[in-house]
Amino acid sequence: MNDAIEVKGLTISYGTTLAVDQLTFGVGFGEVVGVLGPNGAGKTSTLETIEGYRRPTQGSVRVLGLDPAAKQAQLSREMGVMLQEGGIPARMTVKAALSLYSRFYDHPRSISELTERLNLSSVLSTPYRRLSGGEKQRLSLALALIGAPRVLLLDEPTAGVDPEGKAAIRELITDLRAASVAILMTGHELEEIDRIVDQVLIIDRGTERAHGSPSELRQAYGGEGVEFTTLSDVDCGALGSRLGTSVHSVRANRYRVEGEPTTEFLGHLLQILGELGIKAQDVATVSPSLEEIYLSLIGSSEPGQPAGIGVEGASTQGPPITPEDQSDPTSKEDAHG
Ligand SMILES: Nc1ncnc2c1ncn2[C@@H]1O[C@H](COP(=O)(O)OP(=O)(O)OP(=O)(O)O)[C@@H](O)[C@H]1O
Repeated sequence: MNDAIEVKGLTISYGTTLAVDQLTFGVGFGEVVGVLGPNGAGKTSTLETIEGYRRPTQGSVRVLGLDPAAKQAQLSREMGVMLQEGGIPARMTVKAALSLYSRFYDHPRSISELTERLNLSSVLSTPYRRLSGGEKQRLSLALALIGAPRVLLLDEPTAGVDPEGKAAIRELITDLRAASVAILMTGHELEEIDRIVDQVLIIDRGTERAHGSPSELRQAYGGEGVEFTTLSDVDCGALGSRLGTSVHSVRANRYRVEGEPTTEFLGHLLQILGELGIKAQDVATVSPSLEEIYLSLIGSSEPGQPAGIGVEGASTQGPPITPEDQSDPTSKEDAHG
């Protein structure tokens, strides 16, 4: 079967502003895909098009094989959408909101099971406006899940949630993936996203900058390697040419050899070091985090430019990741149902 979500050559313009430029990606059943990018990158525009709120200027979007703009009502029964703010009336209690949303569906999930899983059982009678930020997030996720959707769109699901809540959400997403739900999410908490997603799509100014599994990105954008310390200086050029890769100094007497740190790679390195009479200590493999890859890509000036990555350089490049601007959620409040 085709992907649950298929985006092909998606282009979205607002007048002369090109918000999304030729994006192509898919989300399979039982797959979690994270769309990452700085403010204004085009994430919301992409999500809203998948939700059916906006038509592509060019290209196509299909959800469960259907055009979401034309079949929004039909798809809303199969697609759960978690927005940053749920658009829930301030005085409505958690239980009332869940009961109301569950009536939209023929086979809703059990409210008690969902609230138990998302640590909401103790606030069932609490009005929405009295909930903490993390509780609002977890309620919003519960509302997205109440209809047992096959496709789930999550806009920053773990933002503002405490570590316990994050663990509960992560566990739930793992179970949903095992139950073949297709999940598309955005977010800025890259460590969390690294732990959850199968595929990452990094966009900037509407353009794809990287696409692949976190481990593919680690390989594609370099940054993996082995570091070691020596008692004396090492000729990086000479060692690099023996190894067929680049070697550079990380700090005094600490060196970094680029390459995927496999057992063979490590064995070869130790053999060459021995042949050169270099005594290596504190040998350690290094791997960039998703955050370092992201900052390396987004930090480079022009879209489409190849971006190198080194652990030290990557962590100092690029703008800080800031929370997304909150778009007006009230215009999309019926997205849950
Ligand atoms: N309705 C609109 N009219 C004109 N320009 C728009 C409109 N909506 C979005 N844009 C512009 O399109 C670009 C992409 O915006 P979008 O909201 O999709 O980005 P985003 O990645 O979701 O950003 P953020 O992280 O800040 O929410 C931005 O330059 C934005 O100013």
